[in-house]
Amino acid sequence: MDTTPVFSVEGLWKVFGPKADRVPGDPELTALDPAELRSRTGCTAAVRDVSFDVRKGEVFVVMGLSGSGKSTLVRCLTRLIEPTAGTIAIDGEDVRAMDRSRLRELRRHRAAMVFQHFGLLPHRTVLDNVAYGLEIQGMGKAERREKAAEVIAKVGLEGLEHRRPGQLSGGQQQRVGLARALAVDPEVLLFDEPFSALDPLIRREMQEEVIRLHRDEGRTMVFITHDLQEALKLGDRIALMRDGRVVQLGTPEEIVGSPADDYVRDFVRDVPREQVMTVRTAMRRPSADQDGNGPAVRPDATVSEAIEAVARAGAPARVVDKGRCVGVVDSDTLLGVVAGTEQPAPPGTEQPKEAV
Ligand SMILES: Nc1ncnc2c1ncn2[C@@H]1O[C@H](COP(=O)(O)OP(=O)(O)OP(=O)(O)O)[C@@H](O)[C@H]1O
Repeated sequence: MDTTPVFSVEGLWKVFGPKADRVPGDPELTALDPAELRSRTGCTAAVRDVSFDVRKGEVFVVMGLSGSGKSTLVRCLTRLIEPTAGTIAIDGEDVRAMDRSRLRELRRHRAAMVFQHFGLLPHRTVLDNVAYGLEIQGMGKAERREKAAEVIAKVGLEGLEHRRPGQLSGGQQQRVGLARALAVDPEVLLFDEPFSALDPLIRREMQEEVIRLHRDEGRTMVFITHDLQEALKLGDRIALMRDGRVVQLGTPEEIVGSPADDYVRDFVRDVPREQVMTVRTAMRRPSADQDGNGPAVRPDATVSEAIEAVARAGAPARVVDKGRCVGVVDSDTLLGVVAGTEQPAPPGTEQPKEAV
């Protein structure tokens, strides 16, 4: 995967409240926990000294409980909320130095947001809602309608072009919101808990839609959610937030397999490990006589898939990467992962995630 960052964030703070600016630079105040800071200064530090990169083509998930700072953090990326301190760059360009017109261009063309409450215009048809972003970009009517129709087909709304939002289900309205953001062909799509108001079946359908869009187009996405299952399903990497800080940033497998602290461990306790962990972290080195024996699995196969292969064959599985046997997994190792007694490979021994 290309590792050029789209967004690069360093030492970002957002403090709400009186004289918020003094907080990030004052070691005495930054050492306080959120409740103490509030009682001493009347300020809330919604984002505290956060640094990360969003890589080109990845789905970067910001996850955390309500109030942990997810929305504030993502709104700071395009300065819908003004950061208090720190740096933000998009493709190397300083976002905090942008003037109004540059910012408008950033939000309209480069980083489009899909909101939880759709934000659709009630008196406009689906087609005109989707074309709206193109209209404010100054695109002519015929051209924008053509482009909108194309995107409507892409998100599965064909035939509904002339309805108004009130005549659509929640899931369909969310697809219109998604289509409207996609129509401007942004470099990054920012999703603010887009599916949390949808019922579980529709929600799953929308998650599949995002996965499909990402697979087909490779567009960079930043996705906010408070739902761990959703984060694990969609994220290439997940930033887990608590009280304004990122407590762990890693792949779903790293977060589930090597929690950074007790908070994260508790957070992921009920996750079925065999559905997240891959055989790459569970495998052992093959011995000389093992090449050629047993069923073959890919390094990125889940432990659950490997269990099935091993059970069917009644023999350890070979982990095969580009035609070469790079490891073996047997039932003991696989059970160890399920039980949580098998330690994942230490950092640095992992191989890069394959493109799928
Ligand atoms: N305009 C504001 N003024 C003061 N405090 C604010 C403001 N906006 C957010 N906060 C506080 O900042 C903290 C982080 O809020 P934020 O909305 O970013 O969290 P969140 O993780 O997105 O929560 P949720 O999942 O409930 O949307 C909370 O304590 C919140 O009360």
